Amino acid sequence: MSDIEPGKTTPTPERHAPVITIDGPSGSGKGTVCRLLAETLGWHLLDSGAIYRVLAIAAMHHDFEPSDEDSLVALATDLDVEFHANEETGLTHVILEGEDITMTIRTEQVGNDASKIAALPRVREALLRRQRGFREMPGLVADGRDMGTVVFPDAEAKIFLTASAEERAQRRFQQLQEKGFDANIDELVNEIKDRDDRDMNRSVAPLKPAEDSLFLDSTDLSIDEVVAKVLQFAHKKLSANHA
Ligand SMILES: Nc1ncnc2c1ncn2[C@@H]1O[C@H](COP(=O)(O)OP(=O)(O)O)[C@@H](O)[C@H]1O
Ligand SMILES: Nc1ccn([C@H]2C[C@H](O)[C@@H](COP(=O)(O)OP(=O)(O)O)O2)c(=O)n1
Repeated sequence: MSDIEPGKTTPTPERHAPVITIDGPSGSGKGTVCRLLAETLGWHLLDSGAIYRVLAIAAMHHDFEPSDEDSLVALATDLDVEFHANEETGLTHVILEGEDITMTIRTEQVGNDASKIAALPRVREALLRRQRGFREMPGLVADGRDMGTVVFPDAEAKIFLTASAEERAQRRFQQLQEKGFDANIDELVNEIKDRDDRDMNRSVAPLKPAEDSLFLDSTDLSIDEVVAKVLQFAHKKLSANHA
């Protein structure tokens, strides 16, 4: 039986640490909100998309096709990656096989390649244990597509964060420009829609709201407003759990 079915987690000591999950499509604000939440609460942070992005780059380094599932599973199982938080810059540095790929992993090309690789069931399974290993005291904020549905189905508070495709493309456009990358708004809207389609319609762990999640549309909300709503919801859920 596959380890990736909802509700089938193996009990481990880490299970006792509380988890807040934020799932949603590209550009909805997950990364920004999760980082602020983890800072505010003093909790650990899992950027699961970064793991899929790193795998996409590793596959490119090794000349593997995105469809070569056997090679990608072997690569995912032994992925030599480290995440180092730098408190001065506020960046989490990503080191793959000794090389700093912090900037490279954020391009749209790598995001699209990651989305293709992420559709392969056995690749997702190979990455499950690594993701669950982030669950440590005092708690974890987990950012992704299937955090609340598959990786942490027993999470204390689950949020599904979204925004219109046009708003998300506009945010991404600004973000890429600020980082000095070239970007074209029409291409970004199309890429975002293609990626939504692939992530929502794959056979395993598709992007969808967990049944018990808070659905939050951030199209007309500021970052601070989203963080405040998530914190209010999480506090309510966490205190109900400890009552
Ligand atoms: N509610 C919001 N309003 C305006 N801009 C936002 C909002 N949330 C996030 N952003 C900006 O949008 C961009 C994409 O956000 P990010 O957190 O990377 O999204 P995701 O992780 O969901 O892809 C960032 O530049 C971020 O500052
Ligand atoms: N838990 C996750 C996280 C990401 N993925 C896949 C699907 C996404 O399109 C890519 C890239 O994810 P990432 O969260 O880094 O992308 P965005 O920052 O939202 O643009 O990886 C996934 O399938 N499951």
